Amino acid sequence: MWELTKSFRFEAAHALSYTTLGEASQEIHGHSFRAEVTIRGEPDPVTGMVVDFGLLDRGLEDLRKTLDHKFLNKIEAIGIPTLENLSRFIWDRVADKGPVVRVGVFRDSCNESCVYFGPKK
Ligand SMILES: Nc1nc2c(c(=O)[nH]1)N=C([C@H](O)[C@H](O)COP(=O)(O)OP(=O)(O)OP(=O)(O)O)CN2
Ligand SMILES: [Zn+2]
Repeated sequence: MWELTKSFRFEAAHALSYTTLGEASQEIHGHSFRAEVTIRGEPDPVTGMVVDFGLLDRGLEDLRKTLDHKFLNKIEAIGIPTLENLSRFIWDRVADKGPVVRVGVFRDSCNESCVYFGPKK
């Protein structure tokens, strides 16, 4: 079994109402995010690849553009812009790119991250 991981970075703003971290977190402010998408499978005997990184790159670039330099609260499908909801949003948009097993979202400036393993079965 193999796992492939591709990551991308984006800068985005949010405002978070329900945090206990105080006013600065509740007002609009920005972060640098990194997202990691992991796919698990066996390499195709012809191509030697689980999934071509080229295909993944193209899919993730569209998603990066959807998020980069955006106000996340305005993207309705995210819901409240927590790491939990962001990782689910990304999962929903990459699940058709291959057998995705996890999506991580990292906010390194705050030493925070969240990993989503997909919907409950
Ligand atoms: N379960 C969760 N709890 C919290 C989340 C979350 O996504 N899931 N997010 C937050 C805050 O957005 C997060 O902690 C960042 O805090 P913030 O004030 O936005 O930023 P910092 O000042 O800590 O970091 P800098 O990037 O250095 O400005 C809270 N809880
Ligand atoms: Zn924040």
